[in-house]
Formats: sequence, structure tokens, C-alpha cells
Amino acid sequence: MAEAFSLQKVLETFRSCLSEEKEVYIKYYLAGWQELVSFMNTLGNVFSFISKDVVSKVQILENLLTGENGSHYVTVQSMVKYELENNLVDITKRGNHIESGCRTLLRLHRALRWLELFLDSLRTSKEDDKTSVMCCDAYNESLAQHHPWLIRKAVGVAFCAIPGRDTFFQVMNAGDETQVVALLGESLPLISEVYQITEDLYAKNNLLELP
Ligand SMILES: CCCCCCCC/C=C\CCCCCCCC(=O)N[C@@H](COP(=O)(O)O)[C@H](O)/C=C/CCCCCCCCCCCCC
Repeated sequence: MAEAFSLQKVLETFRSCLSEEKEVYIKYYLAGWQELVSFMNTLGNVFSFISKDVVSKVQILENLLTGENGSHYVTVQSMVKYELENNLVDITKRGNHIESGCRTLLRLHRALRWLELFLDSLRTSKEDDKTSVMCCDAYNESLAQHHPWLIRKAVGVAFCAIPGRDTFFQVMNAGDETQVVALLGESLPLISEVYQITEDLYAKNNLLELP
């Protein structure tokens, strides 16, 4: 039987993500996403179009990591260097490299910002606050800016099926509410640091708008 989701495991994967030199290990980054997908899979079919998209992007990056050029895909930094130096990225319009590592990771990177905003809302929320509103606000501030109308509408429908705050606190499998809030407080700086390092790297290389 599959192991239950736990926030602690997500925290550990993001903790393992950063090397001493503050490079981001792709292997652990993907492990973090796999853990989050396992959580989303418990929420029902209405979320399956979202988890399928994440799974396919994780798979693209895993294939690169385990493929013949895998040594260049150990960290986000080495991937960016390798793909740019070898013209493996479609920079302004889609061409021959629609499954480049840089482009694929950028989609997950934007979603990481959503996660950061959502978890922070959850951490500071009050008993009567609605998770659908937290989720939607986090989405509008992050991913929505990169999604076309049709996707935004489908995501809006999925938000209506989001479980309530109590359920979220339970499925995080991290004890009572105070303990979950404390663990979120510990996890968020790690997620933020991984996000910011990637954001700065992509900004420096003009990769934030890859098609
Ligand atoms: C207790 C833990 C707390 C929460 C755990 C949540 C688990 C979340 C897991 C995944 C979150 C969503 C990840 C979404 C990745 C989207 C990547 C993307 O932007 N893809 C689009 C662009 O790709 P290309 O076409 O350019 O290749 C793609 O078009 C979009 C597809 C589907 C829409 C994704 C919307 C995501 C909205 C975020 C809300 C998630 C709700 C989760 C409910 C908890």
C-alpha cells in the first residue's frame, strides 16, 4: 500500500534540494513534486488534469536526469548552463525544444510560487477561512498570469472541490494544528529559498518567459 502523504516528507525533500553552494538538486526537487502529486491524487478526479500535467513534467525531467546527458542535469544550475551552451532551449517561440529541461522546470517553478503562497495562507489562516479562497488568491498571484482563459476556468472549477481547512491540517500528518503551523513555519523558508535561487538564476539568464 502507498505510504500516506506527510508534510514532513515534503519538508525533507526541499531541505535536501540545496547543496552547500546553494545549487538546486533536480532529483530532490522532483521528489518534492512527486510527494505533492501523491497528495493531490487523494483529492479526486476533478484534480486529475492538474496532477497529470505535473506528472508529465516530472517525467520529462527524470528522463533527462537519467538519460545519456544526465550528468548535466544534476542541478538546475548545471542544466541551465548545459542547455544554453548547446542551444537546447526555445527562447522566444516554440521550436525543436518543446521539452527542454529549462522550459519544463520553469512550469514547476511557477507552481512552486503558488505552493509557497498557499501554504503561507494556510499557516496564518483562522478557523473560518476558506481554503478555496486561499488557493484561488495564491493562483491569481502566481500561475494564473501564465495560463490561458480555458485553463483558468477549469482551475476555477477544481477549486470548488477543494477540501476544507480541517481536512488539510489532518492530511498533512504532522500532529495537531499548532504542530502543523510550526512545521509549515519551518518548511516555508526552505521552499522560498529554493524558489528564489531558481528565480534569480532564470532572471539572470532571461529565461522567465520561455514559451
Ligand atoms: C498539504 C499540502 C498542501 C498542498 C499540496 C498541494 C499539492 C499540489 C500539487 C500540485 C499543484 C499544482 C501544480 C500545477 C502545475 C502547473 C504547471 C503549469 O502551469 N502547466 C501549464 C502549462 O504547461 P505547458 O502547456 O506550457 O506545458 C498547463 O497548461 C496547465 C495544466 C493544468 C493547470 C494547473 C493549474 C494549477 C493550479 C494550482 C492549484 C492546485 C490545486 C491543488 C489543490 C490542493
